[in-house]
Amino acid sequence: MQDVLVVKDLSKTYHDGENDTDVLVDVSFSVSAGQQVAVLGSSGSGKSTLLHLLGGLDSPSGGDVWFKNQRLSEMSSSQLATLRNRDMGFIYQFHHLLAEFSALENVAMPLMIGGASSSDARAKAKALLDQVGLSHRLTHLPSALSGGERQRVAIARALVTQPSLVLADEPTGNLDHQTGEEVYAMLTQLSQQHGTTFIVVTHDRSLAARMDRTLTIQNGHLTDTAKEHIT
Ligand SMILES: Nc1ncnc2c1ncn2[C@@H]1O[C@H](COP(=O)(O)OP(=O)(O)OP(=O)(O)O)[C@@H](O)[C@H]1O
Repeated sequence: MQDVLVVKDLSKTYHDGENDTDVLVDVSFSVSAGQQVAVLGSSGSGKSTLLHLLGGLDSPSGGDVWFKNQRLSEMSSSQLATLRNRDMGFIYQFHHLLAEFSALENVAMPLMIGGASSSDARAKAKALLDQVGLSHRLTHLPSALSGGERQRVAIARALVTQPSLVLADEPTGNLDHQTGEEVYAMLTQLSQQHGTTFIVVTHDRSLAARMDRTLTIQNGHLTDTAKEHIT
């Protein structure tokens, strides 16, 4: 199976005044198309740092990330922005929805930024909001939605461009257990349906156990546990 992501000797050191913090040290792995990967590690171990490097939101101190054979370090910031808009989806612990736009407009936004017509973007956004069970909440502003509903809008927004890769940073960390379970089930089911490669940072080992594979960060190094061997 084709690799969507290839990570080679990736390192990240933060320089903060007198202090150097080696967060990631020569980390290497690859992720094949459609694979679902959990990233585990204690607080401060570097999970968000890794996700930012994979999404080209931050630059490594050493090593490289290739996304669909494109080396991120060779791309300009505008090329990276286009790549992220077209082929990556991001979901955060807090939904990051635009407060003054409706659920439908929030989900349509990435398509419109990518140049789609308003009618096309709204039709696709509506279809995805239907899929996440929010067809009755299209015109609601984020402030008029529950926490779980907001995360479902954020999921729809991340998937609306049909990205190859979705990066999620504790997407259910702000929800109660039951709602978190529902949102997580929806996220994994939709990414499976769409054949999306999915990398999720979580503290929850039981959620991680349901993924194809777990990457655990400890002292800057990765332990890679595959649930099953995927060729
Ligand atoms: N911009 C920065 N400058 C300096 N140090 C940083 C910066 N960003 C992160 N760090 C440090 O890097 C380490 C890893 O941070 P990161 O946010 O990646 O951890 P994490 O595993 O996602 O943590 P958590 O589970 O608590 O969210 C931490 O020790 C943090 O203090």
